[in-house]
Amino acid sequence: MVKVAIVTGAGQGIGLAIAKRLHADGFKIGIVDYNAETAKAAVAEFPEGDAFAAGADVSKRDQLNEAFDKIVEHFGDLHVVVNNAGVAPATPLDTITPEQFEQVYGINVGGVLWGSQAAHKYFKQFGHGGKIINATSQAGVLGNPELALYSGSKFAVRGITQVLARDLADEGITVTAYAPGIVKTPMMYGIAHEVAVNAGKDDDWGMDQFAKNITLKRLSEAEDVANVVGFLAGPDSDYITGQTIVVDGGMVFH
Ligand SMILES: NC(=O)C1=CN([C@@H]2O[C@H](COP(=O)(O)OP(=O)(O)OC[C@H]3O[C@@H](n4cnc5c(N)ncnc54)[C@H](O)[C@@H]3O)[C@@H](O)[C@H]2O)C=CC1
Ligand SMILES: CC(=O)C(C)=O
Repeated sequence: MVKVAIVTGAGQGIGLAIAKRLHADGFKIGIVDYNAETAKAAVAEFPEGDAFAAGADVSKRDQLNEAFDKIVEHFGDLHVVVNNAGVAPATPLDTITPEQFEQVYGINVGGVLWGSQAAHKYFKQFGHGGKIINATSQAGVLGNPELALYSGSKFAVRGITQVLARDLADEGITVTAYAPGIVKTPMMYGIAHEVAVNAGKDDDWGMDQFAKNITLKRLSEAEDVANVVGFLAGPDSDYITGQTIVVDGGMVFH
C-alpha cells in the first residue's frame, strides 16, 4: 500500500525536515508551499517520483483545496496531513495593524482549519481514517514577549486540535499538535533579528532572549521536531489524540 503525506510549508525549515522524516518512514510526500522556488528545490532532494509539489497560500481555502486535489490525483491516496506552514512577525502591542492580524491569523489559524477540512474530505472519500498533525509552538503554551499575534494564533491551534480530535474520532481520524521551542530555521533567526533591532541590540542578543530558558542548553535542530512528528504520523501514536506534544528541550512544562 502506498502511504501518502501532505506537509504544508515544506519548502524549508521544519516542514522540509518533517517531509524527509516521513519519506524515510515510507511515505510519498506532497509538498505545499507558496514559495514555488523553495518547493521545487525541496522536491529535488527526494528520489525521483517520491515527492510532488503544489503551490498554494494556505490561508486561501480555494488554493489549498486545489493543491490537495493535485497531490491526491498524483499519488492516489492520502493518510497524513501536517499543517505546518506558519509566519511569526514580532508584534509589540502598539505596532499591530489589522493587516498583520489578518495575515498571522489567516495563515497560522486559517491554514490549519482549511488543511484539516481538505484532509477530512479525502479521508472520508477514501473510506479510511487518517492523521492530522498541526504546528503550534511553546509560544502557544506560554505567552512569549512581543509575540501577541503569533502566540495567540498558536494557542488557537491547540484549541482547534482538541475540538477536531473530539469531532473526528468516530471516523478513525486522530488530530494532534507539536509545539517546538527555538529551532534553527529562517523563521527563528528572523524573529531574533526583529526583536534585537527593536531593542537596539545585535542578532545574538535577540536569539539569547529566546534561548536562555532551555533546560537542555542547546537550540533545537529541525530534526528534533521531525522525529516527534514521525512518531505522531506512525502507528505507535494510534492511542493519542487531541494532545500537543511539546518538543522544546524543556522550556515550558505543562
Ligand atoms: N522555528 C521555530 O523556532 C519554531 C517554529 N514553529 C512553527 O513551525 C512551523 C514551521 O516553522 P519554520 O520552519 O521555522 O518556518 P520557516 O519560515 O523557516 O518556514 C516556513 C515555510 O512555510 C512557508 N509558508 C509560510 N506561509 C505560507 C503560506 N501562507 N502558504 C504556504 N506556505 C507558507 C514558507 O514559504 C516556508 O517554506 C511554523 O508553523 C512555526 O510557527 C513553532 C515553534 C518554534
Ligand atoms: C517562533 C516560535 O514559535 C517561538 C519563539 O517559540
